[in-house]
Amino acid sequence: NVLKYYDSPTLFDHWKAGALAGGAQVILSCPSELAKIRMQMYGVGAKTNLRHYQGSLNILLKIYRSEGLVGCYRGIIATASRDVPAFGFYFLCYEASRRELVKKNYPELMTESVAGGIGGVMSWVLTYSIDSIKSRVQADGVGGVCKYSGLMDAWAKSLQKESIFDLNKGMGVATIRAFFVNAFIFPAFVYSRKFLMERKGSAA
Ligand SMILES: NC(=[NH2+])NCCC[C@H](N)C(=O)O
Repeated sequence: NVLKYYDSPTLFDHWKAGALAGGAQVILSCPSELAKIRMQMYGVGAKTNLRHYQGSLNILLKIYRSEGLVGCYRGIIATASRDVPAFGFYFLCYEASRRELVKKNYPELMTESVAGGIGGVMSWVLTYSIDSIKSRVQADGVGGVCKYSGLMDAWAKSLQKESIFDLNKGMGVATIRAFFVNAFIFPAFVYSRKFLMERKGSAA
């Protein structure tokens, strides 16, 4: 909808639209990322063998019961600080690549999927270290001790001990995943939209 305000949106307009969408979806991404991280940490700090495995909704419900809604939104600023730029660059890089591929007259399916893949990869490359810190904030305190007093503290303490390269550990696999996932997401979106628009057109 942001893009509707522009006759010919620039790449930066795409960044703005993406960033706004990225900010809005934090409402969902923050609690779901929290549940994911708590599931991944399942068993950390436990003194006995854990008997049963819990699903993510279960974990979230537990957090809600013990810490309330605020607890479910632990790391919301950290998540927003990742998702606003991440989705800005996601759509900017997708659009920039798409425009280049359209100029070269590549088939539509290939254009959408390669541009989507590039958007996804670039988004992660540019925000991976922010994601690492976000994960640390959301994982903090599991097993007893809290290491960080907040987002800034997590950055400061992490950068004291590690370089920015250390914060990018795991980026290789993440980008390979991102390429393929987003090479499906964008064409799926574009073709679904086309299909729905055509149906709407023929119904009218
Ligand atoms: N946190 C991000 N980098 N988000 C943008 C990429 C979102 C994309 N669907 C992916 O998971 O690859």
